[in-house]
Amino acid sequence: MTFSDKVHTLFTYLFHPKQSTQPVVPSNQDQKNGERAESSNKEPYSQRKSEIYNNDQFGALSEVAASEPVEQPPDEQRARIPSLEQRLSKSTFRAIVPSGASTGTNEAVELRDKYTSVYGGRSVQTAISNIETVIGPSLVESRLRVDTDQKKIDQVMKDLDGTKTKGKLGANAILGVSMACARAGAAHLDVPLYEFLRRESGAKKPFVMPVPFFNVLNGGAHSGNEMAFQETMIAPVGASSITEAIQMGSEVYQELKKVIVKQFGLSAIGIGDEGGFAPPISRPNEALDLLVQAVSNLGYTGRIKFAIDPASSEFFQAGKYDIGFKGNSNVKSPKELMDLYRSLLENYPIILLEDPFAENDWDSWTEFNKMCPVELVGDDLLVTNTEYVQMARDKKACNSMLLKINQIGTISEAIEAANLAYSFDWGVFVSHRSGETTDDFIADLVIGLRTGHIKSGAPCRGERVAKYNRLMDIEADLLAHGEECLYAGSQFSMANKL
Ligand SMILES: O=C(O)[C@@H](CO)OP(=O)(O)O
Repeated sequence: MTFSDKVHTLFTYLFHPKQSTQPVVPSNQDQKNGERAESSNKEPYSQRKSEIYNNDQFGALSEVAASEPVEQPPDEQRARIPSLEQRLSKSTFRAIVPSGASTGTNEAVELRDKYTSVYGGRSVQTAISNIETVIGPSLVESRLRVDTDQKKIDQVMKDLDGTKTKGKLGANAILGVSMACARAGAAHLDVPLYEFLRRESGAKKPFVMPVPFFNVLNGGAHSGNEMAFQETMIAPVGASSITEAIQMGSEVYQELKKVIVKQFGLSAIGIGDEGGFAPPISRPNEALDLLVQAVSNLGYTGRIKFAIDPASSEFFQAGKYDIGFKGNSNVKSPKELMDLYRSLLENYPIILLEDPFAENDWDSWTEFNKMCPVELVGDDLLVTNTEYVQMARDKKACNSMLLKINQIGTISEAIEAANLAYSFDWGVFVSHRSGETTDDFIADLVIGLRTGHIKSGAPCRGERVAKYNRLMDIEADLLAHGEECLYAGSQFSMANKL
């Protein structure tokens, strides 16, 4: 299928919503005349059409369409991820929405069709139909502008949905439109996406390039080994630029492969969902020892630090944590788990700890935060939602927010949550999902919001490196335009204040 065929197919989705599983491509004559095939039971569209085209010059939405491509599925369950196209004048703006494996209970709701015969009940035709029959027509009719009305556009979608969790239209449907509108807004203003997001967020200049946290050893719900802790990351804080940081991270990743082969043999270099290796280890200190070895072999000791995301909600049951939940059970009380973290922090150069306790184990969070010497990041705990961010602040539960755009479902709300976190002097750590796509939106987001750190998996697999490549492009772009461009380095937690 050529690109233009695809565009026509997507048009057809818009005008034949009831036939979206078998799209009808308009005839050549229709295309030549700039006309679209119209659904017989959708008369209002044809009446609206001239307004749609007239709106273009003012930055209003002309069309919204959606499709269901397969995007880098880490497993079959997350194989179908909705994308959408939004048309402004003659340009097309696209966004693809990710999905997670270890999700927080309070995340915005992702709509899946549950027809068990199709993609194991994980297809997204309902979300697509919601974009085409509800969101698209309403936004076109609203005459809102993509260059100035991002918040209003997002609010229209929230109102159309009407639920607290976006469970009626689907956060996957709403977020795709929100992201594509931001891209369209940037294009309409003739600025890069990161600059559009900077203006939306109110972040100041100069631009700050983030420290990339590479998840090079996968465990938990993201791999098949017995390691309970989900992510063990390396962070090149001692680099002088994002480009050097990515080079250092990639070199360590390749060196780590050699260290693993030496210790466990060639069969141990399989990777997990986020591109990190998943050797046959089960204890966190085994993972950290592998990293110490790889980093030291390359002479990077001191310049590369470590981070851990145990994703502990995954192994919390009846008030206790089973850190052997994938193999030989090893149950720990919250206090014993705290002692384990303290000993890891004392013995390894760890600078960040994410979700060390479960999303509903608030007391442990608060207790640990009293004496925590590193960035303590809430992911499942906060779900990028101002309500939980405020609650965590009131309980003094953590000092940093993980930012995942699909946890909340619109770009405006993600920005709002980041700004609330900043108002508490917290860090903001931008994150991909385990079921990620090749969309590189979050690379621009981390620059626009000046968050100073990002995690996008290992330097491996297209959907992970897409973000790192985009960051290097942004750095090159800024320097070429004479913009000041700092590297967050060891100041990653407070990059918004640099
Ligand atoms: O726990 C996490 O932080 C993420 C991303 O690494 O995983 P998931 O997308 O599965 O929630």
